[in-house]
Amino acid sequence: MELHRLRTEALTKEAFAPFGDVIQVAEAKSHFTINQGWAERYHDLATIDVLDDGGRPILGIVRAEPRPLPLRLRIMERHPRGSQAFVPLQPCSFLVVVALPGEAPAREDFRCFRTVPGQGVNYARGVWHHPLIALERSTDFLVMDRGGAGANCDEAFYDNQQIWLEN
Ligand SMILES: NC(=O)N[C@@H](O)C(=O)O
Ligand code: NI
Repeated sequence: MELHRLRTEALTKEAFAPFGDVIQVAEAKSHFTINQGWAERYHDLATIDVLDDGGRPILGIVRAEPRPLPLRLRIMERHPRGSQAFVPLQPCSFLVVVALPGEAPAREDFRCFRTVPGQGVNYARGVWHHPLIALERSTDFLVMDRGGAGANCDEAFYDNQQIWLEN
C-alpha cells in the first residue's frame, strides 16, 4: 500500500478561502471601537450558514484531546446543511485538513493547514474536513454550527490507504 504524506501549509485567509474563513483579528474586514472606547470589535469574521431547511445556529464547546503525530488519516467528514466554526479558547496551534465540497475527496486533494495562536476556522457548508486535530494538550474549542432536523454529517473512510500527517 503506497504511503501518502501530507505537507502542512501556513493558514492564511487567501489560501483557506476555497474552504471557508479564517477567524482572527488580523483578517477582520472591519473593526470599530465600542463600549465608550474600552473595546474594539473585529466584526463579521465568518459566514455562518446554518439556516438551511429550518436550521438554527448552535454554540458549544468541544474539549479535544491531543492527537499524537505522525497521525494516520482514516476519515473525512462534511456537513451538507451548514457551516462549522472552531475557535480555540486558549492560545494554541492545531491542524486543519480540508478538501473542496463534492464527492468524497481523493487523498491528493487533501490540504493541511497549521494554525497559529489567535486563529480559528469556519468550514463552509459541505467542505470536507478531518475531525478536530488538537496538538500538545487537551484543548477547548468554541464551536458554532447548525442545529435542527436532518442528517448533517457525511463521512468518507480511508482505512484502505496509508495517508499520513507528520507535522
Ligand atoms: N461534530 C462535531 O462537533 N465535530 C466534528 O464535526 C468536527 O469537525 O470535529
Ligand atoms: Ni465537522
